[in-house]
Amino acid sequence: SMMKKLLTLVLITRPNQVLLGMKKRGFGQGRWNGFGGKVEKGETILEAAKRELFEESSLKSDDLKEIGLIDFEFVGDPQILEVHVFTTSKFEGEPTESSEMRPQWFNVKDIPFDTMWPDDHLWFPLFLSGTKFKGYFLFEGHDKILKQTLDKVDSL
Ligand SMILES: Nc1nc(NC2CC2)cc(N2CCOCC2)n1
Repeated sequence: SMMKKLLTLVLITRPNQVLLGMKKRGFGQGRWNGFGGKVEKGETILEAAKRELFEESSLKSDDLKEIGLIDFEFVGDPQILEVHVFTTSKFEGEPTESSEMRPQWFNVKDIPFDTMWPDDHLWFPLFLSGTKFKGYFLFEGHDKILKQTLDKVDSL
């Protein structure tokens, strides 16, 4: 039986650059990623995205826009991860290392895909082109994509 776990992912941009964090522990440890995590009981997905952004990077934004929706499935695991992807270029604060993340700005032409989740190089071009997208990835373990779908959409 399929159970869905709601997660968030926030990509902060400034001209020609994206802010990523090196995950220091837990799920995705050792990989660069946007900021995000679980949606807790009693909060909206947007509130969770803002909270996780602040907890992990010290940045605040009231301008997060949802641009993507990605379902992740893992062979042998009934839990589907439903990741809501947000972005903004309007934020306050200085990126600051947290217990979870070490932030760093990357030029969009030098995104470190080799040390990111394997799905990222597939949907980042859609995110960077400003189109909304829906995706599905079937993983075997944490490194191999067995099946995928990725579509531009008008609305999420
Ligand atoms: N970029 C990215 N790729 C993912 N791939 C799936 C694990 C195979 C998950 C993920 N996040 C899940 C955890 O919460 C933050 C976003 N973020």
